[in-house]
Amino acid sequence: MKLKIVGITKKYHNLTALDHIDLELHNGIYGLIGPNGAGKSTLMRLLAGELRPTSGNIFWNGKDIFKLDEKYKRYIGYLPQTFGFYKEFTGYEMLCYIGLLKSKDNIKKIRAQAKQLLNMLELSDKADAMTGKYSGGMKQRLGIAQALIGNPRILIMDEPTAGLDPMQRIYFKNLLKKYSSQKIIIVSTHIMSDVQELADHLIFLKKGRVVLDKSRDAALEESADYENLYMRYYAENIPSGETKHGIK
Ligand SMILES: Nc1ncnc2c1ncn2[C@@H]1O[C@H](COP(=O)(O)OP(=O)(O)OP(=O)(O)O)[C@@H](O)[C@H]1O
Repeated sequence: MKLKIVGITKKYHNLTALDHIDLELHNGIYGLIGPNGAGKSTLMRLLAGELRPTSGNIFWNGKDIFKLDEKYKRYIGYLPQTFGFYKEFTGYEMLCYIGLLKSKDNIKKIRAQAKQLLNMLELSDKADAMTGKYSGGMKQRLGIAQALIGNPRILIMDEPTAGLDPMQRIYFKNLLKKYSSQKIIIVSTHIMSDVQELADHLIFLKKGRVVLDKSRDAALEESADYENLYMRYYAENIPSGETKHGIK
């Protein structure tokens, strides 16, 4: 399984959000790092097939994703940065609904998977509560569940740990690790500790360009630790007076 990004540029009017991006992604967990405005969400929306590039191509196993269109979207589990659920749906109903839209499985299988995911994300006791009454963290966990339903080959998660408490973060990281040998997983964040120990591969974006694209081990050979590595590429983004220990 291979996702290949060739010469992707995305412009919003005069602003170049992504500038000639080339990447090749295989099974495993990719940490997509960059400060605010680096282009992470834009790249993720392109990979999810939600946005069209200004130029360049994305190939899934050799096929242009924009020609595959709906067929490609079935392979995708996408957690956007912001999303809304139907407020009157329960968590369980919402998951079943998204599962039906995304997968070819029959309703019985989708129901079983929805229950399993609610359980995995510790939402079983809220399964029958309306999503409009969910807390921010609960919504985020339901968002993770909807990305996982249908067993997608590619998981694209935009700041997935936002709103999770420390225990849930650990739990979530372990969950992703479980899937990492079978899926291409891309996780964006500007918090280095989120990708520490999680990502097999690091991609650093800076002003719409890839400035680092290496396995975690190769990247760490460049620097003493993750904070140092971040400093090397983004020092000018750190407000003056802040110590390296101030970096999250
Ligand atoms: N729909 C849009 N219209 C115009 N400009 C946009 C749009 N979406 C993003 N941008 C701009 O493109 C650039 C990249 O934005 P993007 O959201 O991809 O960055 P990001 O790395 O995800 O940032 P953050 O960490 O803040 O989420 C920014 O300058 C942003 O203002």
